[in-house]
Amino acid sequence: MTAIVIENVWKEYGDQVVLESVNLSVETRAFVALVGPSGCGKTTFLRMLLGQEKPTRGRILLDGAALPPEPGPDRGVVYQRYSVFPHLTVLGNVMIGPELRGARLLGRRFGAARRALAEEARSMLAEVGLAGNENKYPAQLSGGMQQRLALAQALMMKPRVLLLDEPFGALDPGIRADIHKLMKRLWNEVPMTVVMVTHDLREAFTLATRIVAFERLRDRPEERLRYGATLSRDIDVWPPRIAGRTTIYDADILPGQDDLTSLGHSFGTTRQTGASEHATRFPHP
Ligand SMILES: Nc1ncnc2c1ncn2[C@@H]1O[C@H](COP(=O)(O)OP(=O)(O)OP(=O)(O)O)[C@@H](O)[C@H]1O
Repeated sequence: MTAIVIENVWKEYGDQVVLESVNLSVETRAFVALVGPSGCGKTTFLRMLLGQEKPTRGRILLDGAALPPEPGPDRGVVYQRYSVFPHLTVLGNVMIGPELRGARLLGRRFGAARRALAEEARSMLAEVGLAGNENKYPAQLSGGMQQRLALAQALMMKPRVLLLDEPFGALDPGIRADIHKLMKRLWNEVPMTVVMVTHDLREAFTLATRIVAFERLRDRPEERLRYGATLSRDIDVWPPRIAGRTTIYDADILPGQDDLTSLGHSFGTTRQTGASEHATRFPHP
């Protein structure tokens, strides 16, 4: 089944065309990495999937229906920073989403309902390796722990689609490797489709089932405003990664296995994007 369909989507801000004629179908439970040079519109694209921005033209379907006009619990998001609430404890951060949603529908939760939610929040925290930190505040956590908390917060809402905007970009390499393992495990276990913006191709190949590149194909100074970026590469990672079915390339998340990721690199097969072939280059300032 197809989770997300993007049909001829354009995004313009005033006179500036940021994205043009983007077409993309993302299968349910895919993990798509979105790469491309700085400023090509990756975050803008993610914000459209979230419902924070509207396409100027074209449409976006989620499970066959028009994308709801507002961000909703069906779509979770984790940013590079500042995804969590600094004034709430770790436990409070994980409970706040369901509490707010519940309050809208049923009023505040009390007694048994609140205890059940706290229990669920605690097991989610254990899931992301944060057991024992429930009463701390985000400022008392390391960067890696804060991103684990942000993931737990997003996953508590059981989103159908998880949107990640360079969520691991600010982490040290060792912590990044750990959180990659966690992310792989969560994607295998939780029924969700993931779209992740990253500047790091290695990270893209480590995590994704598919790598999609945006690129501005016309980039002379006089063309910069009139033409936007579009999909220039679409690569299926090989060997195929299928949610729930771990391969030797994911041996680092199999119980009782040593870290075997250094065994091999993944290579990809290119899908037809409709765009002319361009060398893949993703400079970062
Ligand atoms: N709200 C806005 N109003 C006007 N222009 C915007 C707005 N949001 C983004 N832009 C412009 O859209 C372009 C794409 O920005 P965007 O942040 O999506 O790029 P990006 O690929 O995510 O960049 P980076 O990799 O550096 O994060 C930029 O030129 C930016 O200035």
